Amino acid sequence: MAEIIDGTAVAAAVRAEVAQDAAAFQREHGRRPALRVVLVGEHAASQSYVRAKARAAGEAGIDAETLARPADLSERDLLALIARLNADDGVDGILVQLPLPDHVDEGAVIRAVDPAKDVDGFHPENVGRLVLGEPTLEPCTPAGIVELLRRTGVETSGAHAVVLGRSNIVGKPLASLLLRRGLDATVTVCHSRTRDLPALARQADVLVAAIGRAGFVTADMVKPGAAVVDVGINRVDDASRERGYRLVGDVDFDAVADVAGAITPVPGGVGPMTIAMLLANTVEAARRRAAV
Ligand SMILES: Nc1nc2c(c(=O)[nH]1)N[C@@H](CN(C=O)c1ccc(C(=O)N[C@@H](CCC(=O)O)C(=O)O)cc1)CN2
Repeated sequence: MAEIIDGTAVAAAVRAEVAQDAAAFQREHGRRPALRVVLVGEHAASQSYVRAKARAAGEAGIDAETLARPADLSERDLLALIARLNADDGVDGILVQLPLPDHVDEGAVIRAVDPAKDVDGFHPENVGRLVLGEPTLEPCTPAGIVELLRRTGVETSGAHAVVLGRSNIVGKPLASLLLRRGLDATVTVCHSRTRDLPALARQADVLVAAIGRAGFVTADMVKPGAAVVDVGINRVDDASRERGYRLVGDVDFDAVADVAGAITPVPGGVGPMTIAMLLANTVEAARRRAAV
């Protein structure tokens, strides 16, 4: 049976460290690091993630405010809001919750955020730095996965890491992080057109599933002893639950746990790390801005 990697516990440790850093920042600069979260529309999951982010930020001593706008907010007005936050010297971090409504060009919004305040690490300038191996604000989910592996002693150096999914939020930046000096993995990124994906997955010492399909990774796709990281958050109807659904990952957890050496659960794995790394990025952005 695999070791279950407790993302909630690791995230709590990261959040406690961030709270200390935020308190030190306040002592040194006479103000708290400030985060502004922009939420457009009423996407239920996004509302819940944004609430969790604001609560966690407040608990860490970060001045957090959510700016909720209606789903019919025009792209022009959203860009104007971002311009206002960019110009506000008291704001250190800006996050626009994704997905955005269809009428808004996500790329234009991401490019509009000042790279120095881009605590999501999605701006092309920050992505470029990440690929080059330069210090930057790193996207929260990939950074959280790397932190989870590091703090639970999963060896990446020389390991074959297979990432399932090539999204801009997870797959691509995670591949860049795992390739970095210090992590030194050999990385394969698989996607919907990959030939014989199960055969590649079976070669993985570290297998990361980020494709958004419930139970996609089955036990026969996992090398015995591998570390399996499940990024998927899929809602499955479940009348026995109060909210009418339960969350499952991209990995068939029970079967894969019999084969893997270590595995992250859903919920309680990567998700809490995403929020913890957002807090860390906010304090980091505040420090960098105060230093220039
Ligand atoms: N601007 C951004 N938008 C989105 C991001 C992002 O990093 N930046 N990532 C995802 C969603 N996400 C953060 O926003 C996120 C997803 C899940 C969790 C989480 O803690 N999940 C819990 C379960 C929560 C529940 O019960 O519903 C878990 O896995 O234990 C946090 C953040 C898309 N959008």
